Amino acid sequence: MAFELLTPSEMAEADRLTIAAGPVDGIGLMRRAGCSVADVVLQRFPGAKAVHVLCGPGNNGGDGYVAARLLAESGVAVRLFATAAPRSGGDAALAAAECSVKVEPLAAFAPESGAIVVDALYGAGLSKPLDGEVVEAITRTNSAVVPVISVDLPSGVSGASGEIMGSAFQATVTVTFARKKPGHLLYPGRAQCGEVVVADIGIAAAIVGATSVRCFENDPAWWRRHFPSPANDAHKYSRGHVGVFSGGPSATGAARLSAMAAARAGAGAVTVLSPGAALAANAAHLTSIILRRSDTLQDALAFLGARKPEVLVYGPGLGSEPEIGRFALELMSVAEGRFAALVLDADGITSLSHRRAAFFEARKRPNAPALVLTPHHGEFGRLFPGIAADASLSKLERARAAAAKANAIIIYKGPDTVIAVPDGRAAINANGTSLLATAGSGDVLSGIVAALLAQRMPAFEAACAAVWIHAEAARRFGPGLIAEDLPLALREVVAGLSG
Ligand SMILES: NC(=O)C1=CN([C@@H]2O[C@H](COP(=O)(O)OP(=O)(O)OC[C@H]3O[C@@H](n4cnc5c(N)ncnc54)[C@H](OP(=O)(O)O)[C@@H]3O)[C@@H](O)[C@H]2O)[C@@H](O)CC1
Ligand SMILES: Nc1ncnc2c1ncn2[C@@H]1O[C@H](COP(=O)(O)OP(=O)(O)O)[C@@H](O)[C@H]1O
Ligand SMILES: [K+]
Repeated sequence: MAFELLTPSEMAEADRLTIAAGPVDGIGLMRRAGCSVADVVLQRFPGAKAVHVLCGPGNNGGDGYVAARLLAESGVAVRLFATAAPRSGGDAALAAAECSVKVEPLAAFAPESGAIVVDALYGAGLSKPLDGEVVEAITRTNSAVVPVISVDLPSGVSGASGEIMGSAFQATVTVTFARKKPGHLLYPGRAQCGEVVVADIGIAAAIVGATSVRCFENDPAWWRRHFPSPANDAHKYSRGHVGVFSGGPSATGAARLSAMAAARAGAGAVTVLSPGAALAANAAHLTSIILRRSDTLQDALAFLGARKPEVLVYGPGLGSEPEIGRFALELMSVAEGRFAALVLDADGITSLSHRRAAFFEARKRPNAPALVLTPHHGEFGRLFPGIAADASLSKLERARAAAAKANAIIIYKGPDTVIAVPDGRAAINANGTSLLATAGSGDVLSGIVAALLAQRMPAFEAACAAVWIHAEAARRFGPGLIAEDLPLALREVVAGLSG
């Protein structure tokens, strides 16, 4: 399986390159696309009483004409409703000319019980919000609860952003071509797609690779070979050492969640750096995790000098007092070169939102340590208010813009977590589960990513692996999950990836 996510313009590029390489032409690709839609209808709904095909004016409609013709030839009772005739001379006009099913106006369409709807109104070419009779047809269909097979995308869903433009079909199955599109994985579009079937229409992998694609669906297949396992001669520090800063006496749990997760994700040693006032609370709960007092920057520097951790986690449970942000900046400057990477999470991110200018300036320094930021939606808006407020940007584009601005790896969390790095590569996570919507689960994620970085997994791959593993552990544990369960649940997932 291939994991590139093609935007509509990258898909059009792949289409052009395929046609230029020959021997297949535009109508040939459209026939294959329409055929794959008809196949899905026949396989999934062999007993359907009738199929109603809704065709738009562009090539998405063209796929619909091909599917309508093939279904009619197979003996299915087909009715075809169109918004407008396709532009003459184009591939869709050819497909319409080959289809002898009578064309009725879209206004005459009413979903019938027992019938299947094929939605071929708009796909990659959706250019403005839907309105008028199209929205009425969508509303009638969605409220009738009939199965809907959407061609390429549920009409109304942007393939680039997952945004719903005006209104959108609630599909049962979406049949897309060559590769998924970002809009299949980004919410709210993802919720409209139903099952996504990717049909091979003969666009070669080399051609997909020749487009400008830089976005992937997060899957172990493309980061697994970097997944660390301890060398035979490993010792605890060579496996990777993670330091996690703890909050004060009433807020120590978040750091411990992160620390436990780092240990389960393979860090050979994990140290919790605790304010003196919280030592007793931390000591009461830690066994294999090392505990060290750290009240000041000098204490932290002494730890870095003596213990040489590869990665620090700063943020969970720290509170949002101004000194938290100042300390984060100092860690990045004074301690430059003394650790490989810093994971800033939760309060570590929020506290920097009052020092944005200094933070972004610090990130321009050539030797600035690698930085991973793990904001949820609210934290993202606090640190990157300009990017968050730009309504023209998708979540994918926001994460990329933030990665470039902060010179950092961004894990923009949520049901459709986006991972982005400054060089433009990005991934969208697909195995998320709402079981993770439980307090403290984000702290666990920061520990996993720190552990993988400490084991020298390349940064983009480490961030992607951490996000996937976190969600997979939650899925395997199942209902009843609380954040305390996650570190132990990591064991089975990590075991499945190792060796
Ligand atoms: N690329 C490939 O490899 C392959 C692509 N294939 C298929 O082609 C599809 C893309 O085709 P496409 O580019 O013709 O776009 P499509 O979605 O049919 O819409 C364009 C038309 O709709 C109109 N329109 C847009 N929004 C509107 C609105 N809100 N309200 C009203 N009108 C609106 C728009 O008008 P305009 O924006 O120009 O004013 C234009 O007339 C793709 O999804 C896949 O199914 C396959 O055949 C296999 C290979
Ligand atoms: N509905 C959801 N579906 C999938 N993942 C979710 C959902 N809600 C939350 N998550 C994930 O759970 C984690 C929550 O992190 P965060 O909001 O920082 O929580 P906390 O601060 O309580 O630790 C993130 O990894 C996020 O992606
Ligand atoms: K469609």
